[in-house]
Amino acid sequence: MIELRGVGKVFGQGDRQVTALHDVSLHVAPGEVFGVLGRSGAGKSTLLRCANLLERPTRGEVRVGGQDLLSLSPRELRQARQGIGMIFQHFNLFASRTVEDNVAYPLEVMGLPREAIRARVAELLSLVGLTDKARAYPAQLSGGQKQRVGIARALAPRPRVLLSDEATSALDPETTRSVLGLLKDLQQRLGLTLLLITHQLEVVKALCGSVAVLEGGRLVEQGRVQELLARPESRLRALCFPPLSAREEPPDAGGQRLELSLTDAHARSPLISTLARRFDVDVLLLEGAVERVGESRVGRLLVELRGAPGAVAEARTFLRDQGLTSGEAAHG
Ligand SMILES: Nc1ncnc2c1ncn2[C@@H]1O[C@H](COP(=O)(O)OP(=O)(O)OP(=O)(O)O)[C@@H](O)[C@H]1O
Repeated sequence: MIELRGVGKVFGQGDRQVTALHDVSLHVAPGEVFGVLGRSGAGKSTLLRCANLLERPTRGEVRVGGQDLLSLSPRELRQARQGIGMIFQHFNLFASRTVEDNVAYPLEVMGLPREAIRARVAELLSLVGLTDKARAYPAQLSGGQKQRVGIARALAPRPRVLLSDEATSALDPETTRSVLGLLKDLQQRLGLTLLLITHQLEVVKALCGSVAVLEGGRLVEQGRVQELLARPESRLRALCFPPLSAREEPPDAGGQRLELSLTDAHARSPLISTLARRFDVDVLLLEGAVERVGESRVGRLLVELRGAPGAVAEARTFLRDQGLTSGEAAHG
């Protein structure tokens, strides 16, 4: 649905040149939620703006819905953009227009009749839960409500693709969760293809099926979120699970420390009680976390096994056979 091939972007000229993107290629399948994760300055906004040609790449190809955007005339491009909605970190609402007039704006530009606009706006405001705010002005709304208006406006022309430029970065954690929930719901209900950029891992965990990690204008990793999290050496996993500080501390006498990597299947099984019952070992949870990613859970835990040496050895073998450890003790 969205395909970037060998996209490069250089800003400025001569010795003032900044290369914001180097040879970026990615493919977002229809109906997929694809996140681009990166720090400030990594080139995320530039990449997103290249996907609808708000920024023209210096090189490479941009295809959306099979159309080569770079080959379109200005008029054709305007038409193609109606199929590509966009939402912004700072909402970009018209302060002097009411909520309903903000949502109506793209439909007015398209030249729809007034009655059709009125009906569509009512439908959109109901979709984002803002029917009672139709006559309010942006200044009278909370950040979350403003973003809901931004989402309704982006969806007004019935786009098949939605681009999200740090849509929740200006919101508090609770509002972020509610806006992410709305986006997920709309994406599923409308079958949208969603390309989003973010510096928030939480957004990737809550929404994305696939992710690319952007560093210094280069995609250094991309793939299915679940698969990357299952790979011990992936950047995504390192971002999700920072280093364990207790790893280097010596264990109790006779104890053995192990780092466990939990997949969804592990997280759903009664792991600790199985160890205790079957091998007669005690299990201390020292550090780590189990995180929810989409509908699944993944985790990394540092545990210490205590008990008779034979029992601890058997428990370790069991954990290794279950794919929970690489077989290597963190310590002990
Ligand atoms: N219009 C421009 N002119 C010159 N340089 C630019 C322009 N836009 C972006 N850049 C540069 O390109 C690089 C990538 O910027 P970009 O805004 O895409 O990063 P980002 O990952 O979105 O960062 P942030 O999250 O801080 O917005 C930066 O070095 C930035 O200074």
